Amino acid sequence: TYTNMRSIQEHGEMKIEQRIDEAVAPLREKIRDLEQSFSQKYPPVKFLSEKDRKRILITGGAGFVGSHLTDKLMMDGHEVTVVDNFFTGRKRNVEHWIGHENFELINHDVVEPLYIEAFSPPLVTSQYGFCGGSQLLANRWTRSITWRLPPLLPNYMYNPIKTLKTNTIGTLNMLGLAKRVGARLLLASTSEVYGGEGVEVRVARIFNTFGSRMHMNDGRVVSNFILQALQGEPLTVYGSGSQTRAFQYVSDLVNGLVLLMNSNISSPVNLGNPEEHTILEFARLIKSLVSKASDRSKYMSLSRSQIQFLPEAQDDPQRRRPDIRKANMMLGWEPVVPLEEGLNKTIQYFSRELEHQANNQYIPKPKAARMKKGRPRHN
Ligand SMILES: O=C(O)[C@H]1O[C@H](OP(=O)(O)OP(=O)(O)OC[C@H]2O[C@@H](n3ccc(=O)[nH]c3=O)[C@H](O)[C@@H]2O)[C@H](O)[C@@H](O)[C@@H]1O
Repeated sequence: TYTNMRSIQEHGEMKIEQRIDEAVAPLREKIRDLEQSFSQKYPPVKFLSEKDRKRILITGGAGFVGSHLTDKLMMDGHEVTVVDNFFTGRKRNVEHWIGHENFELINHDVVEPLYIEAFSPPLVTSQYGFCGGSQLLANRWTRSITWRLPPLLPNYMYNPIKTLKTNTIGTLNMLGLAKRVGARLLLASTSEVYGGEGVEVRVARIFNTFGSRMHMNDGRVVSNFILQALQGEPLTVYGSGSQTRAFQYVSDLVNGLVLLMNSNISSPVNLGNPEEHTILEFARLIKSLVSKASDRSKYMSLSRSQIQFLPEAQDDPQRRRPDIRKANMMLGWEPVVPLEEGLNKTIQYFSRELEHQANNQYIPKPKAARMKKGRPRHN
């Protein structure tokens, strides 16, 4: 009987153990799954030294092309921040990077400003041991920012106004961010811009140009200085006059335009004269050319003009000089009219124009810095 009781008891214990095992098995499986998901393997990422590692922002980075770009840049070893409003982008497209130390995902609509530099320092500090805040961050941001156009056809037709806003305000916001952090911006445009009308287009980027038939009231520097010098008025230099420009004579431009029109280049081509001078140099040169011309002319009086320094014009580019290698290589074009020759022709033109004026006088009114403010600039 004792042996019988023992065997009944052991049997019972075995049964209980079996039940426990049965109950625990699914839990063990769950734990295994969880462990696996924690030790998730990311796609292989190259190691880049701090010097070579770029910090890259990709708007629309959870979309079709953007997510592939994200993959490439992550695998190349860069730090990638994806910004997406998930209108058409999907988390699924980038989920394999979530949690990776080089990866950030931000749910944000670029139509709203993105002050990413403001909240980034702690983020950078905690992950990479950086300190020093925005200064250091700005240095680390120098590299690139990518910006993608919005979605596929049915999506952008679905809400055209939103599409317009994303392209305009969104681009503006990204330009602002790039400017603030000193980054390079890549605008991913689209072949759609060429349209479907089969129109042959040529695009000339015209740099500062002067010559006869300029309006007296043009307000640009060459016409202003010539008219002022011809009438013994002070030459109005905005700012210190150390800003530079490169001026082409109008006949050179026209030759370039004709060559471009006859070419098959449909991308933009710079047309300008790369000979660069400071505005002060222009002022002195024009003054001396007008003096020489007046020696030879019975109409002109010797230029007694002084140089008058006025406040700097708002947003005045400090330097501008065209790179005309493309026009040179593809059109065989380069400017041929020397600056002095072009200026002399223009001086002749304006002095004759003055004779036609009611009182033989036209004094250009210098634009005060305040008046230049808000003037649309497209360069
Ligand atoms: O002709 C052009 O291609 C360009 O002319 C102007 O551009 P900007 O380079 O400012 O031309 P100007 O107004 O002639 O000024 C040239 C420089 O001379 C200075 N300036 C102008 C006039 C003046 O009386 N005094 C003077 O010092 C300006 O501040 C500027 O630094 C327009 O703003 C551009 O949009 C246009 O593309």
